[in-house]
Amino acid sequence: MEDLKAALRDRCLTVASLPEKGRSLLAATDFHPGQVILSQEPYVFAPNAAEPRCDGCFATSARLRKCSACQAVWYCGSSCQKSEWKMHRLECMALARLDKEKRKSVTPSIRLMIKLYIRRKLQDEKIISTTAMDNYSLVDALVSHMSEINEKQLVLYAQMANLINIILQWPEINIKEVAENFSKLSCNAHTICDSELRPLGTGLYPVISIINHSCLPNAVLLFEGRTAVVRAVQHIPQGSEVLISYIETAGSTTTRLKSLREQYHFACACPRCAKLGQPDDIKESAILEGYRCEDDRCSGFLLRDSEKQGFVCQQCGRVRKKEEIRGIASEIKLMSERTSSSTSPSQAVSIYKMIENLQGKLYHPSSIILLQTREKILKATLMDLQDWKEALVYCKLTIPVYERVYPGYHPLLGLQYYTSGKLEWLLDDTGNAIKSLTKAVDILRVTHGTNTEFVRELVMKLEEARAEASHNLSCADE
Ligand SMILES: C[S@@+](CC[C@H](N)C(=O)[O-])C[C@H]1O[C@@H](n2cnc3c(N)ncnc32)[C@H](O)[C@@H]1O
Repeated sequence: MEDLKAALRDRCLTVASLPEKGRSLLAATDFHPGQVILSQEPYVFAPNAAEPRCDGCFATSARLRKCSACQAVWYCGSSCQKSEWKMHRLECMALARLDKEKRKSVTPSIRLMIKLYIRRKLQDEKIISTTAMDNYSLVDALVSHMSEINEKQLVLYAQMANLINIILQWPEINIKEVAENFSKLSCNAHTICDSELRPLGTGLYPVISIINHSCLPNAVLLFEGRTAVVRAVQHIPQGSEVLISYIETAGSTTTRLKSLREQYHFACACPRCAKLGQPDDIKESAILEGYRCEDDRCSGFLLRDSEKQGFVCQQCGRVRKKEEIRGIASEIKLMSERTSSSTSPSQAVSIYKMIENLQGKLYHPSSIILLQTREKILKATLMDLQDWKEALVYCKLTIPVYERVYPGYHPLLGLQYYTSGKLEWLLDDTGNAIKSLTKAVDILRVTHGTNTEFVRELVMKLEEARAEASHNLSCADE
C-alpha cells in the first residue's frame, strides 16, 4: 500500500478511505478538462467471445490464426503471439488438456480468472516483474461484496470456481478464494472498448478500480488499445474525489439506482440520485422512460392518475387509459420478437421502423427507449445498407436527446456529432459537416485526448472539410 501511495503521489493523486464508499481516489492537484488523471495497463484481460479476436490486440481479421496447441485462442500474427506467450504458456497447457465440450465452457470470465492465477504465479516466481501498480496485492484489496450476494449467484460462482480448479489442476487453488475473486471481477472489472465505444473485451485494472462512481462524473474512463485512460471532463479542484460513471447515465434515477445496487451493491447518493422523488426528478424520469401526451402537438409528460386508471398529461390534462397503453406495448413486444428472426438488414430495418412508429405513439419524444430504437436503425442503415441520407435523418433525430441526457463533455455526444459530420460530408453538405465536426472535435479532444490517432484523424477530416469549403467559395467567386 505504501508503494502504491508513493506511485500515486508521483501522479498527484492520493487514496483516502471514506466511511460510506471505502477507498476513494482524490486529486492532489487541480485537474482540468482533457487532462489525463491516471492510465494503467490491465492486470489481466480477455477478448469478447462474440467473434474471434486477437488475444493480444483484439484485432478481428481474416488473417487470425488459432494457437495450434490449445486451439482455443486466436492471434493476428507472431508479434502478438510472442508478446502474450509468457502468460499463455501455462494457459495453453491447461486448455489443451480439455475435451471439446469442456473447452466450450471457457468463457471470457473463466479466461480472466485463469489468467489472474497464472499472473499471480508468474509474479510470485519472478518470471513476470511486479511494480507498485502491477501486483496481486492490489487484486487482494478489491471489494468483493461476498456477504451481499444472493444464493443463486453464490452457487454460480462456486461452479465457476470448480471449473477453474478442473482446468488448472493446481493443488494450491483455494475454491472459496476463486469464488470470491469472481465476485470481485463483477464489481471491479471494466469493459474494454474501442474509440467508438464498441466493446472489445474485459480487463481488470486494480488501481483504476479504486475510483468510485457518480451519475454526474468529473472524469471519464476510455481505452487506448488495452490501456485504460482516465481523463478529467470537468475542473477537479485539489482535494476533490475523482469520479467516473460505472453505468449508462441516461436512465431515470430509479433505473440507475437499481443497476448500481444490483451489480455494485451500493446506494448512490450523487447529486443526481439525491434528487429522487423531487418534482424535477419525477418530471425527468417521466420524460426519459414515460409516456407521451395523446395530443401530438403537446410536449407534456405524463404521470399516473390517483385512481391508477391511466396517465395524465401534466401540461394539458388529457388522460391516456392504461388499456390503450397496454395494447400498444404488447404490439411493440410482438414486433420486437420478430427482430431476432429477421433474415436481412433491410428486413431488420423495416421491423425496427415499425417498432419506432409504435414507440413514437407511446413514449415521450425525448424518451431514451425511442432513442435506443433510432440508434439501432441508424447503425443498421449506416453500416449495412449504406443509406447515408436515411442514416443522417436518424442521426439528427438522436442528437437533441443526447444533448438533453448527457453533460457537455460526454463521449457518446461527441461521437454522435462525428457521425453526423461524416454523413453530411458524404452527402456534400460541407457547411453543416464543418459545424458537426467542429462540435465533435470540441468534445472528443477532452474525452479522448488530443494525441490519440482517433482525434488526429477527426481533426484532419475537419481541416479537409474546411479546405473544400474555401475552395468551393473561391470557385464561386471566380
Ligand atoms: C470499483 S470499486 C471502487 C473502489 C472501492 N470504494 C474500494 O474500496 O475498493 C466499486 C465499489 O466501490 C463502492 N462505491 C463506488 N462508488 C460508490 C458511491 N458513489 N457510493 C458508495 N459506494 C461506492 C461500492 O462498494 C462498489 O461496489
